[in-house]
Amino acid sequence: MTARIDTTLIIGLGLIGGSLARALRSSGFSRRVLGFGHREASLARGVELGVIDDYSLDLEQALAAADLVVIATPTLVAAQMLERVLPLLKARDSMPIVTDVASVKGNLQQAAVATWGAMPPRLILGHPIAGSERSGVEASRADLFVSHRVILTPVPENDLEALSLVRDMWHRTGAEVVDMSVAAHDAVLAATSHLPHMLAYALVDALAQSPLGDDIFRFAAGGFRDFTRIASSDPVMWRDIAIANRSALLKAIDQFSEHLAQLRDAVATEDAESMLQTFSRAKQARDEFATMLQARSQAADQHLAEPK
Ligand SMILES: NC(=O)C1=CN([C@@H]2O[C@H](COP(=O)(O)OP(=O)(O)OC[C@H]3O[C@@H](n4cnc5c(N)ncnc54)[C@H](O)[C@@H]3O)[C@@H](O)[C@H]2O)C=CC1
Ligand SMILES: O=C(O)C(=O)Cc1ccc(O)cc1
Repeated sequence: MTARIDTTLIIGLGLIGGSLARALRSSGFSRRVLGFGHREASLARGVELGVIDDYSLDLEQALAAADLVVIATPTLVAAQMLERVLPLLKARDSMPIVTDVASVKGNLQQAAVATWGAMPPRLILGHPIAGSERSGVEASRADLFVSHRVILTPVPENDLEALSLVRDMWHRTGAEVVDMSVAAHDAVLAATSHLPHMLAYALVDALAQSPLGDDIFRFAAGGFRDFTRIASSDPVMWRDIAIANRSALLKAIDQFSEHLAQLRDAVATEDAESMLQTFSRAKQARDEFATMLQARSQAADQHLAEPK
């Protein structure tokens, strides 16, 4: 298959950048994939593992070779990266397409507009809703995005050719692409991803610090394991997300706290009817979600079984 693009540069070769690099190489979307980062050891490991073709520790040199740039660093670093990268690209005759994978979009849009004066036409912000509690290039996988959603947040200023290329890139990883506004993205992700991570971290931290700490972990059942898996996620990544999505996350925490307070009241007053209503509503919603997950997993198996 002929490559859709010649050289892709991945800035930040960790779980997501490494997984995208693998998928772009194995699907033949990009003829060459380069890495740029601040830790030479993980870039060299990326070459050794066959994740990237080569790497550079010089940002200007790396950008000069790139037709497509993907920023895959932690969220706050991604904003700083845009502030460094955009002025270097503005000086070029033909600007490469730039995209990202960060979990929050509002701070990146703000950084881009502040640096460029408006949204740069060839900057397409994006976010794959796929990953895990693991991090680093060693954890990267070519099939990480198969049958998962990727949200793009295009704006009217965006160049349609750039948007179409970023859409194609994600399709070639096996993902399903949906468009959303930046504000809707940050509100939805605050509720469905950022809030659950805050709850998991808070619960594990509270229990670990309680006098019963050791016993609690010794006798914890599967439910505790399922609920708290994401508390093993990278603390730096989640600190960045909490800061970058502060206002939407605060709203989600406040709404949830109100709900929890109502449940507390029901427990305190032995309001059996109210508890039953809450638990039944939640069970129905979770069962429907499980059916959706099952359909997605079947679609992923089918995609992986298809000849490439
Ligand atoms: N882990 C997950 O499940 C998901 C993460 N994301 C987002 O993707 C981005 C990357 O996350 P992961 O791949 O999980 O993290 P990671 O920790 O595995 O990778 C981050 C990479 O960025 C590099 N990096 C950090 N600071 C840098 C700097 N100043 N200059 C250059 N490189 C730097 C690190 O060396 C590392 O290679 C984050 O913005 C995260 O919010 C999005 C979807 C899922
Ligand atoms: O580990 C999990 O279940 C996740 O929730 C992964 C994840 C982390 C951050 C994102 O922005 C998107 C997905």
